[in-house]
Amino acid sequence: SKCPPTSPATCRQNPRWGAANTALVRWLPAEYEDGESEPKGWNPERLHNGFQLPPARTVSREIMTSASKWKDDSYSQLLVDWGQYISHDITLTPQSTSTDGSDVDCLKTCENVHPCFPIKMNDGLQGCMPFFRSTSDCFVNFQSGIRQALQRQQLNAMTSFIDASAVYGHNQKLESFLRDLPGRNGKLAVNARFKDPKGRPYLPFVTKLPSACHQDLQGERVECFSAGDNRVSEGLPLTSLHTLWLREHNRIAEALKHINGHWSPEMIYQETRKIIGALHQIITLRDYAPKIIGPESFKHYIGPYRGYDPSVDPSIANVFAAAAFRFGHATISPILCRLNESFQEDERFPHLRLHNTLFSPWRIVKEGQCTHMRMETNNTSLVLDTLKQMDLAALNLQRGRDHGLPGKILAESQICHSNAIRLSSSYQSDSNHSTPCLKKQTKKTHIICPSLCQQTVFLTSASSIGSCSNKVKEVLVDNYMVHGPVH
Ligand code: HEM
Ligand SMILES: [Ca+2]
Repeated sequence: SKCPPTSPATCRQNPRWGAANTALVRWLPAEYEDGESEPKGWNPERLHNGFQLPPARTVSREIMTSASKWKDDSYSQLLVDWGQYISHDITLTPQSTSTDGSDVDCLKTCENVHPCFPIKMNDGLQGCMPFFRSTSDCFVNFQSGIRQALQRQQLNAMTSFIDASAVYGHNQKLESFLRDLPGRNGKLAVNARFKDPKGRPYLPFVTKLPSACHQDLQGERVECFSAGDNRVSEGLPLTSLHTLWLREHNRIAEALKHINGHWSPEMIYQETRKIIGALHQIITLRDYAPKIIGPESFKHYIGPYRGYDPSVDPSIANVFAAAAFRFGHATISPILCRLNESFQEDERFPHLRLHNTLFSPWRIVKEGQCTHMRMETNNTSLVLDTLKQMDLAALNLQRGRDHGLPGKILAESQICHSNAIRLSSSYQSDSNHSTPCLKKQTKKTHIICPSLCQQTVFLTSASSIGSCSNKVKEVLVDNYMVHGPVH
């Protein structure tokens, strides 16, 4: 195509479409408690469809956990990891940092006071899980008495295109920081202190020290890594993928320089970046997406690439970032397997519980293990780490309310058995351990269900492949249930 997504904004009909720091788009109007900006549940006494909204934590504990645990024989852990990685290429919903003009501390308060919307721990645990509301698109000074004319909207801080923005960053400053400009070789900057045992580079550290990452108490400090996306150090598989792309960029840049001796460093960098961006798209659309929605749905709704269409607004949808693509949270394994070269548990570095892998880049540097992963899925891991107060399912629910995602209760038949969208075979393969939604929906509508079943949102929203069937949108708009009252 003449206009690849990484090319200048002038290619698009509207240059703001899909750009970083633009509003997430709505497919349905928001539903706020006050119609404009307050999330449902802001006033816990308030009735919705005749019921009080259950606290997110209750829904998480009572509905979104189950003891089922299954291994997937067809796919590796990489399927999960790619999901997280690529979600970071296309969405980052910024949160109100600290207090945004008021004097409440969202880390401490248990009250709903802007911008805090804490999650009540009504299950024996004291207090609340901190929650910062997502930044609103246009800042409103609540003290001024000026009423917001429009409904509150949230932002996407990433470029909506699959363009390897998680490798290169989405603004000039970060992009320059990540490049090896002094090297004049078109490469990305690498870690100055550490290399792996085979001499391969790691990502550079962040410059603001000390960083917030956990430390190996016995050793020297290992800071958070930096990359095009600042969530890079969140987990070891995610960091590994970022590392892989850093190395791949530098490998390709070197090869291009070799065959094009006359190219400037800028030319090498840009051409390499184009290739890396294209690889991200290919892996996502050719390898990842069909495994998630199933090859039939992919063929039916997406089909072959027919060229770049500048008239399509590729902006990520709110419902996609805040709900649909979070289906991946139901696929996170509670155990991270660390395998040796023969794909057996590594004797020196045994498997780790998930919470020991978060924000711990020291493990990459000191213990290695960038590559070997396998998949074991257990949807109890939705509740990630109760004691450390990181209940991901509750966060997802609360985020949906924060964003005013409209709720709609759906019957089982409408969602999971819909002809329109089928689960991919991997999710269907074992009837005893089918998806959490299939298991649970007989009792209550399962929140994660629409996400699992309707990942097609992902494709309508994220794809840079141009136009996408309107039918898919219709189905989603008709069927979407995000966090309606559970009863
Ligand atoms: C160990 C693995 C993972 C962890 C610890 C994790 C953690 C998180 C956390 C803490 C958030 C922010 C929640 C909030 O406050 O609203 C989040 C957001 C999100 N996650 Fe994950 N996640 C993981 C894996 C995945 C996977 C596998 C996928 C998809 C396949 C995914 C997709 C998303 C999406 C789309 C968002 C919203 C991003 C945004 O717009 O800001 N995550 N995740
Ligand atoms: Ca992007």
